[in-house]
Amino acid sequence: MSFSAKLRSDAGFLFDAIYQHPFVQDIAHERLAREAIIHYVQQDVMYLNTYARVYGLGIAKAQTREQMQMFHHLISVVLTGELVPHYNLCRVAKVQYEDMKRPVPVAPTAHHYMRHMLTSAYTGQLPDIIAAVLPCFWTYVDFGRRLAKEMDIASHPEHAFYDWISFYTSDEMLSGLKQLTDLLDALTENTSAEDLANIQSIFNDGCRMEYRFFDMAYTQERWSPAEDTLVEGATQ
Ligand SMILES: Cc1ncc(C[n+]2csc(CCO)c2C)c(N)n1
Repeated sequence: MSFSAKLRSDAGFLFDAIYQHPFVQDIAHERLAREAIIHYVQQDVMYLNTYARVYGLGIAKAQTREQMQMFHHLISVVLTGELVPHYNLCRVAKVQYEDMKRPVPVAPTAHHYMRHMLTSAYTGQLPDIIAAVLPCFWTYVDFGRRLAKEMDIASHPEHAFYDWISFYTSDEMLSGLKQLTDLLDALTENTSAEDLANIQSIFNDGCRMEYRFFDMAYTQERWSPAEDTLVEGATQ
């Protein structure tokens, strides 16, 4: 079994839990609360900024020009392509995307996840960076495919979250995911068991935080006590 296949297999229970999460199930059944959508998009705008920066660190630590080109392309998908699912969510919640970009405090889970990716990327090497960005890619492609199948989304363009689900099941997503797992497998061919365990724990922590990110939005998680005295920052 390849290293990436082992990562996916060992984290199977987390992928299943994400699919079962009420946020994802409410997307499936077109009943996701407006407050959950707004909280998700506001936090996700900041999360995606960090995600793009982590790809940037991939360029900084790349060993070849092909690897640089891969990260360069993936950055443009995050900064432009990912607007499609965000616009879909805003349409359903009847809010303007521009309003979602106004500064709000970073919620605890988003903060944790963003710091996890940045720390892994700044302190690690290319395999650590890939392990930090993979859960985001892989969990969405995974539940996207499950949703598309269960809701027979191809025959239901009128589904409220059709664009969101279709985006994460597109060929572009699948090929991006494959590029990352192929590179991870190639880079870890001669890696020690100790280093592999470390890379796996970066991946697992990211999968856990993907679950928690949905929880965060579903419960509109906030710092306690109330954060009104803290500086609001959206430049993350
Ligand atoms: C918390 C969080 N996790 C995953 C995604 C989805 N996503 C963001 S970037 C990317 C790679 C391809 O652009 C994918 C799949 C999200 N929006 N927010």
